[in-house]
Amino acid sequence: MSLRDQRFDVNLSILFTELPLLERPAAAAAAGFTAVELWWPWPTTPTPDPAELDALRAALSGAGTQLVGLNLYAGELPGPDRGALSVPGAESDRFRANVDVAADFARSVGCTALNALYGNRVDGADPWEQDALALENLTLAAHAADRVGATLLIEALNAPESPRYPLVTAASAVEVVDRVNAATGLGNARFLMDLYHLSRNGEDLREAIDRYADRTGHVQIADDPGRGAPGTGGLDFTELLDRLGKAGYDGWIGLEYKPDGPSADAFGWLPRTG
Ligand SMILES: O=C(O)C(=O)CO
Repeated sequence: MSLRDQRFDVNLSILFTELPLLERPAAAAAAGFTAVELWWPWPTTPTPDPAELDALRAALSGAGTQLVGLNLYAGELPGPDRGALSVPGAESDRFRANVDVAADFARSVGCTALNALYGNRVDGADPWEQDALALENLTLAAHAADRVGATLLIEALNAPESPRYPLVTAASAVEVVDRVNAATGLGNARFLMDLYHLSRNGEDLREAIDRYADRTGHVQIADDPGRGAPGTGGLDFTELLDRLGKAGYDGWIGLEYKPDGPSADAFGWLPRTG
């Protein structure tokens, strides 16, 4: 499958962040995109005022953009937090409070993928207990996702940038996917294959694609090193995305990279805009 045949969406939590949240969907549309994704837009507020959700809904539909991926509440991203669901106490409570709010919002805008970041290891907490809490919270999230017809995504991050995040290989994230599906019987948990994070971990991307494409519900890309646009680092996206297509993946590919200037100028590498 050539780059021209892929379905790309723009991550509006890393691109177009020079604009206020509500102006980003229109900016993505002006750059030629009809699909966008978001990290949970209110990092300190798992249950925002409904007016804020209404305003985001209106911004998405007013721009003619489809939300194709939404992170559940994950604390402050990209740091210091890396998710909340395995963090005992207030963070886990915030995640739980967010699950139905995010799922209902997703349903209201036709978004069918919810990404659940696992969370950092915490000093003084037993890793086994954190994993048990994570399974409990992911089970809740999988049921909420199922209620709104969505997939629950589980993502591996990279160890150099997320040293306390326990899922830093494709295999470890897929193992959690399997555990959640076994616990719920729903089969709606899927792997979020972020090629930047896997590459940063030194993982063999070709092998990861061949092995896990059929368990993958969403893909995100950035070049490595640097987390910039394709072409700014060393990854061969023509080959990698072709391989993904040949391995059977035909879902969205989220552009989750840092622009090195105005975001509108960060898409020259795409054949359709280049
Ligand atoms: O925080 C990150 O780096 C992510 O990829 C979140 O989805």
